Amino acid sequence: MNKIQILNELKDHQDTLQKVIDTLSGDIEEACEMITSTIKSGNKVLLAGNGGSAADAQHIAAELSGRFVKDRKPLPGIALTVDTSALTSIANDYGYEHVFSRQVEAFGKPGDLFIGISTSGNSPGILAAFESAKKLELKTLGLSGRDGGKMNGLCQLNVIVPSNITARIQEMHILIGHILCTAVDNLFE
Ligand SMILES: O=C(CO)[C@@H](O)[C@H](O)[C@H](O)[C@H](O)COP(=O)(O)O
Ligand SMILES: [Zn+2]
Repeated sequence: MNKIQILNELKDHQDTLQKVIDTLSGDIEEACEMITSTIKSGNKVLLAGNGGSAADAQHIAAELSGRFVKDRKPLPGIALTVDTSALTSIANDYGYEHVFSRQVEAFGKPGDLFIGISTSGNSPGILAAFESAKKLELKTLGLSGRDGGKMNGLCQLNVIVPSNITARIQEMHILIGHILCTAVDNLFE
């Protein structure tokens, strides 16, 4: 990796961020409203994703139950990616596609928010989880990329990062995740 290649990566990130600034602020505002209304009504936030997006789901959940910036009360954010016994038994007995949907059905209550993170918008486990969340009257927020994939038809709001590069999309997802956490922090003194 030479310096030119490194600068190209950094520039690509910068260009993607500029596109997000130009096109996504309205959607991000709407996403902030979805998470703050969930917390205000005493409901919880469930999150899921695969690979790097699983890490994003856990990262955002931890900002809620632990803390983000403010020293405020712990908040109910749960990543559905962390219980290896649940993940392996559901995958083993029902198929990997069900690992998140079955947990949504186990834990989700009407008024909760399910956040599904998928750069392609097409990961079957995330699509199935959106279907379950919708059936159980959870609010549904997608973080995706490319053309938004099949998530377009399955969630109330699909925030589509305008890029076809998985890494760039993930970098914008965690930035958007941190904006959601700022919105939540702003609810408190
Ligand atoms: O982190 C990365 C790539 O940056 C990978 O682990 C990536 O998340 C995995 O390939 C995922 O399975 C991709 O799934 P998705 O984003 O299309 O839902
Ligand atoms: Zn990655």
